[in-house]
Amino acid sequence: MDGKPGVVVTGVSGRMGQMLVREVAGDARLRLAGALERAGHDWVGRDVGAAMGGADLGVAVRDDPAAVIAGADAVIDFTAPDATLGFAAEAARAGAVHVIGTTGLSEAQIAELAGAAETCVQVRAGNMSLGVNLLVGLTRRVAAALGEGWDIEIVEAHHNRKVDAPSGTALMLGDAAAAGRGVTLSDVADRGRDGMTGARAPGAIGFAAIRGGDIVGEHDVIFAGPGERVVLRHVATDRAIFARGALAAALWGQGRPPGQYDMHDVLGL
Ligand SMILES: NC(=O)C1=CN([C@@H]2O[C@H](COP(=O)(O)OP(=O)(O)OC[C@H]3O[C@@H](n4cnc5c(N)ncnc54)[C@H](O)[C@@H]3O)[C@@H](O)[C@H]2O)C=CC1
Ligand SMILES: O=C(O)C1=N[C@H](C(=O)O)C[C@H](O)C1
Repeated sequence: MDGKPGVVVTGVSGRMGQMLVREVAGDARLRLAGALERAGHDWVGRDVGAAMGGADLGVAVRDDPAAVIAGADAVIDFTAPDATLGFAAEAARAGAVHVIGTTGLSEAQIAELAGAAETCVQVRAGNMSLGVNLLVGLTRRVAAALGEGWDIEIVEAHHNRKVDAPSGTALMLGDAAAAGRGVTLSDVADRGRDGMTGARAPGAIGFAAIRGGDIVGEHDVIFAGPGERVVLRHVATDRAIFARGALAAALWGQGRPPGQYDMHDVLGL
C-alpha cells in the first residue's frame, strides 16, 4: 500500500497481543494490516484501538485468519500452540514472515512447523529480548567452561496466568547449557521433583518454575560447584522488550529466503 510491510498481529486481546498492536501502530517502518482473535471473542468486529481502550486504529479485529493473512507481509504471533500451527499454514500460503513467540509447543508441533517454513520465513524464539538472547550465548560458554562437577539448575518465575512450564526461555537456556556440555537436553533434563526423588543425577540439568502475581519473566541459570556458585540472571520488567524483538524479526525477515530462523540470526549474535 505505502511500501511499508503490512503486519498482522494475532491474539490481539492478550497481554502480548495488545503490546504488539501498540508497538506496530507506533512504528513508522511498519503498517498494522490486520488484527486476529479467536472466533467467539467479544473483540471480534470492533476496531482494535478502541477495543484496547484507546483511539481507533482503523483496523477491525477479525477471526478469519486465511483472509486476513492472505495479503500480509508479516504475521506476529504470540498465542497458543494449536493456533500457531494454523497461522503457520496461512503464513506459508501467503509467503509472509511468521514471527512466532508462542511457547509450550510439543516436539511434534515444533516438527510440524518445519513444513510451513518451506515457503516462508519463520522466526521462532521462546524469548525475543536482546538480553535473554545474549544470556543464551553466555550460558553455553559457561557450561562449556565448567565441568560436570558443576550442577546446572534453571529457575524461572512468571505471572499467575502463564499456562506452560518450564518457560520457553528456560528451555532455550537449558538447550544452550546442554549444547555447551555436548549433550542433548532431553537426555539430561530433570523437569519436576516431588517426594523421595533420590539424589541429584550427575549431569542433570534441573528446572524449577515459580508462578505468582504479575511477574513479567525472570530467569536464573545456576552453576553450583564445590564451594562456589555462578548465577547468570535476566529480569524482564516490561513486555515491550519482547515486542520490540518481534518487530525487528518481522523487518529482518523481509526478502530473506524461506526457512527457519531464530533471534540469534535476527540480532546477528
Ligand atoms: N517469545 C517471547 O518473547 C514471549 C513469548 N510469550 C508467549 O506468548 C504466548 C502468549 O502470551 P500472553 O500474551 O501472555 O497470553 P494471553 O493469554 O494474554 O494471550 C493469548 C491470546 O491469544 C489468543 N488466541 C488463542 N487462540 C487463538 C486463535 N486461534 N486465534 C486468535 N487468537 C487466539 C487468546 O484469545 C489471547 O488473547 C505464550 O505462549 C507466552 O509464553 C510471551 C511473552 C514473550
Ligand atoms: O508467558 C510469558 O509471559 C512469557 N513467556 C515466555 C517464556 O515462556 O519464556 C517469555 C517471557 O519469559 C514471558
